[in-house]
Amino acid sequence: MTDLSMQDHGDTIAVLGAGKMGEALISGLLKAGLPAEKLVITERYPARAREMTERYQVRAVSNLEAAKTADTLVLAVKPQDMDDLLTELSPAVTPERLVVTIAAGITTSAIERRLVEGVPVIRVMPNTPALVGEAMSVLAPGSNATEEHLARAEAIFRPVGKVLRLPESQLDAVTALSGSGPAYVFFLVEAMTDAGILLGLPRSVAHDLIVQTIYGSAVMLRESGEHPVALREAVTSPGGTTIAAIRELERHGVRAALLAALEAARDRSRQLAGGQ
Ligand SMILES: NC(=O)C1=CN([C@@H]2O[C@H](COP(=O)(O)OP(=O)(O)OC[C@H]3O[C@@H](n4cnc5c(N)ncnc54)[C@H](OP(=O)(O)O)[C@@H]3O)[C@@H](O)[C@H]2O)C=CC1
Ligand SMILES: O=C(O)[C@@H]1CCC=N1
Repeated sequence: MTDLSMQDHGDTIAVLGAGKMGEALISGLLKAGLPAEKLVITERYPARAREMTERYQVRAVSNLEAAKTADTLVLAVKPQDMDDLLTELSPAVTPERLVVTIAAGITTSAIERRLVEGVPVIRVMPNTPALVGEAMSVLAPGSNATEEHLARAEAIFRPVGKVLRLPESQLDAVTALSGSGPAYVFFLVEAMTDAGILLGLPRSVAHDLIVQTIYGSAVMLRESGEHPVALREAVTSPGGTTIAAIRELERHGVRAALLAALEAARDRSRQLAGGQ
């Protein structure tokens, strides 16, 4: 995580749509040291705007004011709300602005078509661990975005985790894998906690055991450089407990279920591009 408190903060950033992901980004940026006066937010409902202002001391403005005043506009509304937002923004967004979209499925070309000629657009797929400085954000430039624009977008997402550049053709797959990924991990925690309860452990104990186990395993994966198969084999003693569990996971098709689940998420991302 980059400490932003000692850096030059030329850009002002507007987060348009401060919902779950918008808030994770705002919170992560402030924790990384970005001064609150460099951030503004927009929200559909005044009550949510007030909540954000009270919680983070960031200013809430209208979409039009954000478009006229902020250097970078981060579009963080649901894909289904993007059309209305672009209708509102399009008269005010000039090529001096950088537009960053984090919406699943919405392509840079679809956004470029709705704005005046030449506006740089970058599509980013972050994830909610931005909240704790551990996001995975993948960036893809649109047709007007230069190296300088990519660097500006990376400067927003690097302080809240890792960043990677990929061609836009891979962003629907990225959305399925790392965009939605935290939900699969939380789902696994929920299911394993239930399993602990089935085996007679108190819920809070089961929860703590599995959270630390997932955390430790993630650190091992990141720091050892070992292949996950090698790490799993090291846990799987001959004739032991782990292989008894793995047999059940294979019998219930967990691997196939994950392949199908991620394909479904990728397909849904593609569908959202068509406004469905
Ligand atoms: N949640 C996640 O983990 C991730 C989400 N994304 C993407 O981020 C975007 C937001 O997702 P998420 O945060 O989950 O959704 P949310 O619904 O929580 O957030 C969107 C927010 O935008 C508000 N909004 C809608 N229209 C406007 C508008 N015209 N002007 C200002 N605010 C508006 C919504 O208000 P209201 O509540 O009234 O609808 C809501 O508060 C989506 O496009 C999603 O694909 C990307 C990566 C991860
Ligand atoms: O569920 C969704 O559509 C969004 C995109 C990636 C994560 N959440």
